[in-house]
Amino acid sequence: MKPMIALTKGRLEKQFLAFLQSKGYDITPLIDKGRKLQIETDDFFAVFAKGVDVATYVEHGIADLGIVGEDILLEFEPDVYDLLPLPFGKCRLAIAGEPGAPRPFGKQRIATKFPNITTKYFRERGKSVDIVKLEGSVELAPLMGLADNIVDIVETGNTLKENGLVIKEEMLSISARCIANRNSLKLKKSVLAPLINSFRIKEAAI
Ligand SMILES: Nc1ncnc2c1ncn2[C@@H]1O[C@H](COP(=O)(O)OP(=O)(O)OP(=O)(O)O)[C@@H](O)[C@H]1O
Ligand SMILES: O=P(O)(O)OC[C@H]1O[C@H](OP(=O)(O)OP(=O)(O)O)[C@H](O)[C@@H]1O
Repeated sequence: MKPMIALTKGRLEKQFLAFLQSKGYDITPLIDKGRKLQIETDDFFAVFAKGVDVATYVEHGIADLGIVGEDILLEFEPDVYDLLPLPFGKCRLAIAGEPGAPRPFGKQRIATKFPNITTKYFRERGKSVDIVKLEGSVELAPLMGLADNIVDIVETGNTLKENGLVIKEEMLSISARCIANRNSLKLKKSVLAPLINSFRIKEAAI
């Protein structure tokens, strides 16, 4: 039985396909998939979903493995095995805002797609903040007066720059991760091992 992998659609999808190709896998069925969400390759079955749903499919054991951004794992804390880092999807989480903006008098208001990461980060530093949850275009929030600062992903820094914002504090570096269902890892080890080991950068094989 081939392994079942849940893949994050969009940005990580393209980078993962390039990674697979570099490892010698035939990715033709994945490239030619059109709007299909379930694909079979010579080596595995793949399903395509949004990042947080990838974690859900893996947590429930529907998918054995998942390819997901570390930000999703930190924000939603799914009950999955975080197997290994992958050499793509590299970016960082940062606090950003308008340069020279005065410190707010009371609690700082932060706009973000990541309320849990943000709350935890500030709490660990003895600070309490008000969170405004957004789903995208987070950089707009300080410009529109919705928040004092933002917590968001920064890759090239172009989005910040083109909107006149600057990094105030680097929080953490993140990358794509390969996650696994806990039972799959125990029960299907021989089926999963070749795939997992081919994804490894330096760590020892399972
Ligand atoms: N600018 C970026 N550069 C590199 N990696 C990024 C960037 N933005 C997001 N990522 C990583 O890629 C993953 C998927 O991001 P992507 O933007 O494709 O999906 P999303 O954040 O769910 O947005 P959407 O709602 O548009 O699908 C994120 O979880 C994160 O780990
Ligand atoms: O540093 P950069 O290379 O400019 O990348 C960072 C941007 O990319 C992501 O947004 P995305 O493109 O996913 O759009 P979104 O606003 O819909 O979240 C992220 O939320 C930043 O806005």
